[in-house]
Amino acid sequence: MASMDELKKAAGVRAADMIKDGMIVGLGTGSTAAHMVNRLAERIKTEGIHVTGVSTSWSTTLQCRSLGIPLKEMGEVSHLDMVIDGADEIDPNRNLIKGRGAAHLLEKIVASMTDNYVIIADSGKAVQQLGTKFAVPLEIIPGAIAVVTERVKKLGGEVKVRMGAPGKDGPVISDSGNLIADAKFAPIADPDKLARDLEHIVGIVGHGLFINMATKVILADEAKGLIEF
Ligand SMILES: O=C(CO)[C@H](O)[C@H](O)COP(=O)(O)O
Repeated sequence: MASMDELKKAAGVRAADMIKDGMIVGLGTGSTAAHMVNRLAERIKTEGIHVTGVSTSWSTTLQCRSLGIPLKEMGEVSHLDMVIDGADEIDPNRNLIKGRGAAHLLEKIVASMTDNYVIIADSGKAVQQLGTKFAVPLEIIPGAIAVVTERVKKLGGEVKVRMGAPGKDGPVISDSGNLIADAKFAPIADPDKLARDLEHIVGIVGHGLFINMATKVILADEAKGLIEF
């Protein structure tokens, strides 16, 4: 029986093998994206392809540096040939919840730069309705936490500041210096509307609903192998 990590690796390898010589590629964050980055490094070494990455987090940047993958700064580019990333929930329309790793704001900025946004995951991430298992991660300007908590409550969500990153006391702080919180809703009937409502709350600088962004999903399933849609 394949482990969860082996399934994540299968999806990551498949996506890395779609990258073509000469591309500039956005590189996501998380354990599945890390497999994709490892495979990309292997291809750069063994096939001699020239690929430049744009990282979505410090953790991916450090991985790329250790593997010798050339990087451009996010702020230097406005178009990417491809972006590959993981997700926490994926619905049948390829709408997503992202942000378990607190990187969703930078991931969304990078994802917005491409029309080739590939999501990789094990099949356990597939849901009929977003919000079934996961809360919606928020990135919040610290001084706005009280007002944001109150406004999100009016939308039906319960906000909890994310605590307890290993090796750090206190709240989780994003790579951009903001608070990370999770808003738990009942399964979300209209994710597009909720995304727009969250965007209207001053103080939320990013949320983990990715609506109409992914163009391909690659799921690795124990029984069915790789599923693409
Ligand atoms: O959104 C993310 C980080 O902010 C990750 O892509 C998402 O949490 C998936 O992670 P993993 O591949 O480790 O399950």
